[in-house]
Amino acid sequence: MANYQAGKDLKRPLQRLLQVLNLERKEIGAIYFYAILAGLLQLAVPLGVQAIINFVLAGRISTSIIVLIILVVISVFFTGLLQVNQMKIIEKIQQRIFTRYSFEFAWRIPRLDLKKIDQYYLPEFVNRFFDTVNLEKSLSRLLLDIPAALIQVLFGLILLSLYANVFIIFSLLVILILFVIIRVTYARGLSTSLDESEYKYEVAGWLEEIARVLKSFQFSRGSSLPMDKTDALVTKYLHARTSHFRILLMQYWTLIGFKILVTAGMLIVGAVLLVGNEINVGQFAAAEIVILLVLASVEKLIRSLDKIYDILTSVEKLGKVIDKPLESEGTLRPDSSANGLSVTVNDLHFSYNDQTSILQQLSFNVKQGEKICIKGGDGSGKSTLLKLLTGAYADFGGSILINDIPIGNYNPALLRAETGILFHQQDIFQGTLYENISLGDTSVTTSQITTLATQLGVSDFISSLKNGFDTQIDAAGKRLSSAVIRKVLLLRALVSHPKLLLLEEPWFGFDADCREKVQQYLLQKIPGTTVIVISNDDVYARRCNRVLYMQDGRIVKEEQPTVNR
Ligand SMILES: Nc1ncnc2c1ncn2[C@@H]1O[C@H](COP(=O)(O)OP(=O)(O)OP(=O)(O)O)[C@@H](O)[C@H]1O
Repeated sequence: MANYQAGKDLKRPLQRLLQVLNLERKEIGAIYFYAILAGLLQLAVPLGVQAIINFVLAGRISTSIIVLIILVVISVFFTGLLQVNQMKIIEKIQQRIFTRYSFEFAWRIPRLDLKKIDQYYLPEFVNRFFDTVNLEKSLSRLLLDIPAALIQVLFGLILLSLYANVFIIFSLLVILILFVIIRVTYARGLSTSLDESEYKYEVAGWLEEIARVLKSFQFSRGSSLPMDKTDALVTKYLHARTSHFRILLMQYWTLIGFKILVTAGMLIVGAVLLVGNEINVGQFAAAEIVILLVLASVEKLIRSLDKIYDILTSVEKLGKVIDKPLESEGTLRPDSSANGLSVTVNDLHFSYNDQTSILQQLSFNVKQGEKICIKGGDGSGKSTLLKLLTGAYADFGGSILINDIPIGNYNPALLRAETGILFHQQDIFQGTLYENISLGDTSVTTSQITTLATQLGVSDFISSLKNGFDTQIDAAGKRLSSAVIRKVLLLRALVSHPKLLLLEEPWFGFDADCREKVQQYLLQKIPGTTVIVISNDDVYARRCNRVLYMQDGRIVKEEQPTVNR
């Protein structure tokens, strides 16, 4: 479990926040400009009151008072108008934050370096996106309250200092106390806020996990595990939250003490100055109003600390996803003139976690248009090898060449556009059947898909769907049979006629007729395409150009069956 006590961890959220604010610097500048104007206008109230009192005391009740009252009221109106303008800017900033993070996530997730994110369950990890909403809300409070409060404190203190020198000491005291409160509580407040958020995501992640494996728990007849684990996680969350709340309480108590001290101090000072005739009654009343304004602003600043913790926590959580490294990208495009792509693997080594070696000393060569079958027992490394051929993992030893060029030199998007990939772990997503097959490639037509589906013997399921290609498929294909899901995945892999096919038992779960058609398609209908299939199906293996046998991450045997397709 993360513990954010370390100093360097606490600096990072601040840097992230500054980056976010930097993107909005123009708007924030405008907010401060409005806040300064509003701050000045707000001083019109105490100054107006002072003037009115002086007029009254001098027995000069005249039209000047009416003019003054009108001026004060107008200033209140303009202050409101400025605040509305601030709100408009903040709304724009909020919309931009949501949009920016949405696109940032959507752009980054498909490009993540698979090896670096191997230990995360991504759907849970992406929950951190919800922190955009926290960020928006807290930032708006912060941008509205903090500039207004800071400017009010500043102008208020300047005005007070003009009344009497003793108020200068008061001003410095206010600034010092504010600084001390923030300095003393910041680190602890932020670290407890980060801990609280971490446990919140753990609880959410666990609830999602219960929902994901709903059937397992439902069929286990009264397993107490969902409740027990929830209890443990919620307890941790509550502890973290209580620690954070303690910091907030401490800040509020300090504030209350501070307010009592200042109120008493100022009344006494004001009264002494009044009695000593150093200020008049009007000035005394105005000074007290300013003091109240300053106190209200100081209170706002202290209360905003909570929001600052929320913001810093949000940017840190969002940053956790955004920081994840992306795949390294080359620039080359695979040769589009050739029908198939050749694959050369030399002395390939690979491990997922730098401890256990999964693939070792692998060397083989696949010519353009060759049909290869990879056989081997459970855990022998077949899928890992295929994943490496897709370019999904970059840090391997040895070399992988596609058309005699190192795989890392290709642009992954362009390479994968020429590669048809089908793994057992792939999934279908919420969208139409057409979207699930074409993956957004609009050059893929429905008649192309239908022709291919007929060739593969899998067209029945398309015609059985009431809305055909427009049928909405649920997330993870919830209401579809596993065979239909695999048919969709197979069509997706083959429909753009890629030059290299990397397939994990593509007929898995199909009936004998379909299986035969798929095998015939791969072996006979696309002669130029290079096809590498993981399968322990002997019938298929015998019909391939070559069979590679894997064991413990090595190729232990290579066979060239007598071709009988
Ligand atoms: N993401 C991963 N992180 C760590 N180890 C992994 C990961 N994926 C696979 N392995 C390990 O790598 C080894 C090879 O797995 P791989 O899936 O490549 O074998 P396989 O021959 O395809 O097996 P199967 O036919 O059972 O899928 C196994 O020991 C497996 O536990």
